[in-house]
Amino acid sequence: MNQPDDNELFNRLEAEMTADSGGEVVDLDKARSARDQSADSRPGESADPDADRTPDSGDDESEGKSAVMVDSPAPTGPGLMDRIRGARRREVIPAWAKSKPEFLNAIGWLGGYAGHSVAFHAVRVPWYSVRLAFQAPAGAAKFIGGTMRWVADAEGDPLRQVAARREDVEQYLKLSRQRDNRVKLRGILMVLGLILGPVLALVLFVLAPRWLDVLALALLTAGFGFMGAPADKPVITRAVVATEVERLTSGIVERALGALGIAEINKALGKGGEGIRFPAPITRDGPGWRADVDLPYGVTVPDILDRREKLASGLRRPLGCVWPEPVADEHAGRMMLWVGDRALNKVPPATWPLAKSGTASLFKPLPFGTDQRGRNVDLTLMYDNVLIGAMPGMGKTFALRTPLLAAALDVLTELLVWELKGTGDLEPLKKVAADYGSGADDETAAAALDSIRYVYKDLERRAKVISSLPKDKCPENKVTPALAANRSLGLHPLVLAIDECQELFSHEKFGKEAGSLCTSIIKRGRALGVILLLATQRPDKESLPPAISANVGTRYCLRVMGQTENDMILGTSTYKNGIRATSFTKSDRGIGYLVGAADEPQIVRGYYIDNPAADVICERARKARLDAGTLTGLAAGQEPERREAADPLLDDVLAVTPASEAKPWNDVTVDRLAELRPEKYGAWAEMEPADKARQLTAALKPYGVATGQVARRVKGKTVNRTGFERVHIATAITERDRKRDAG
Ligand SMILES: Nc1ncnc2c1ncn2[C@@H]1O[C@H](COP(=O)(O)OP(=O)(O)OP(=O)(O)O)[C@@H](O)[C@H]1O
Repeated sequence: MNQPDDNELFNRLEAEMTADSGGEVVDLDKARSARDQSADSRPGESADPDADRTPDSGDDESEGKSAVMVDSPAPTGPGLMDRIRGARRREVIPAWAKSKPEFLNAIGWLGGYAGHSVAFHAVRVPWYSVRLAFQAPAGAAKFIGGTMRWVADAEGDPLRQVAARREDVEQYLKLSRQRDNRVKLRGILMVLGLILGPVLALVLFVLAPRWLDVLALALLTAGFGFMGAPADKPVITRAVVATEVERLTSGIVERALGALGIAEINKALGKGGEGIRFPAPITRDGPGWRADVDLPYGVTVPDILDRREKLASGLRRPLGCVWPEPVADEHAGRMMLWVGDRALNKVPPATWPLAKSGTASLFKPLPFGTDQRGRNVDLTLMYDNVLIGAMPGMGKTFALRTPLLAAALDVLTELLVWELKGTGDLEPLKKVAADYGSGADDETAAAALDSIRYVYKDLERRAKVISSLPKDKCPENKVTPALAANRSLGLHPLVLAIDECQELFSHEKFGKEAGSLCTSIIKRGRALGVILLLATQRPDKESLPPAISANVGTRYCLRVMGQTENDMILGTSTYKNGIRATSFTKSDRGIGYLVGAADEPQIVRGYYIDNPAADVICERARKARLDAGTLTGLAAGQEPERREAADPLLDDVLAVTPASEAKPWNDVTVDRLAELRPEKYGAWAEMEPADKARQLTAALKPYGVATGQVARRVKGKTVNRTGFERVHIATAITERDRKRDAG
């Protein structure tokens, strides 16, 4: 009998011989190796089921070429052992049980659930008692009726009647005999019960302590009470009402996929199609269901992501419950579909594990948020930089605040915090930061730039310290926890955070310098203990230098509108690969894709820590720093040194003086300045004209700009007032910038 493999071998030999022009002896080895080469050179064909064409097909013959077999006769692919070795091992202990916060969270939830149920029923005990007492007579009647029916063997009555109707004498007699026996036995038992019951009750009443009598009576009443309850009105109601969520089945997934309007899926689901494959069973995974799906040939996960809303409709679940994801290291059609019981944005946010107590170390993972399953997601800040981006109002500042608070709880960390929106969203960190500024004005931008320059300069010092250390102390030429803790070295973690960094990078005056310094800091700072945290709502080339976005290790992207923003924040081609922060909706605040914190991108909901909560945490961090003696800079009451560039006076004077006015008067200039920046120069404008002139003279003096009498003709008369030369201002600015660039 021919096996299929034998047939194939035979066919192949025949094909090879037919292809040979002169019917010569075929060198099988050569033919085989030629065939193998052909197969190798056309790998795509091996996957094609049609490649199994018979070798003697007319086409090949007509072309005079030998048919090339691309599938080997024996089953190919890894053997049993290889498959076993390559198999993915599932975790022995589930992830939630290994993570302390998650475990405590689960225990806490269980305790809370039990406590709520006990309290719920305890409050209702009097009502339950009243109901049971009222229902007890009905229950007792039910009990007596039931007992009588049992004694009389009422349940066998219908059978006996059927036998009688069918005139089946034998069956009828058999059943009657059985009934007589039963009634006799049960009657004896009832009589015994009627005698012993009252005697026992009497004995209990006379001899037992009172509490036992009461307990027995209560149990009897409760028992009869429960029996007497109508079937549709149970005595004890439920303490919690579970939300009913439909179980996810392969049928439901297929139904949803079939509703997407993708031709290949419809073909696969149609008559004669290969169907949708599920490489693993659909299982519960956290508070939801997980389905691993092999999409039909040619369909990729991004195709499904484009239609997430339709998929949610097909699954009959809210959009926030439906999370299709690509699976790293698998083919492009392998999808992990997670369907939550509740929409992610409706689940109450988890408490930050460090909110109430605890300290942090930037060398260790720090809690950043939770994934769809409610599991903690960590960020390790050391040796990394973080970029956060989103549309306005989606949770950037909240996301930036969390790692900053963690850094505040590491007493060794020096914090430099800049919030360039000017709303004070990061104000609590002022208590612990060595430098801090909040504002949308040029002054704050200049101060932030100063801070960047300080960090850049410190990089050089740190690099020198590291290179001077003996190899055994610093084997990898980077800051270690031990080196960071050695205060004399000054290698402690240094965190520079800039919220709304687009304001600085797109600043016409400071932008270029800020961009190039931050690029250097990002490239060189990692090993030297310097960490840059940037948050932006405008991730375009002008607002975020491409060199920065290309070199950041950890990226968190909340909702954005398009592919460009998505890829600017998360990295090139992430959108194409199905990592799409565009799929978040307006109500998905605080939810984003986190890339770089783990091997695979994760959907993370950031912890919700508002300003009052942050204030309490920073108070704790400040106390810890005071105890450790590490409170420095602004937080310790030392005003950070700012360079002249921080004061915009010269630039402002130049801005308000028209180029046509070579020698403006002081008092006129003060009025113009007040119009430009009322918050800064408003008070000057309220002075008398002479005082205004004196004020500006004094303010310009440190810059080497002298003032003097400037004569002008006003209404035919010559008027002399204090003024200055515009060209002197321009010269002073050039000189200042030259000095600053020289360092
Ligand atoms: N993790 C979170 N969970 C729930 N809600 C959040 C979360 N993060 C932020 N939000 C909500 O989103 C709102 C906006 O957050 P945030 O101020 O951080 O946004 P933003 O992107 O910085 O805005 P803007 O661009 O205007 O500065 C917050 O007021 C808060 O209610």
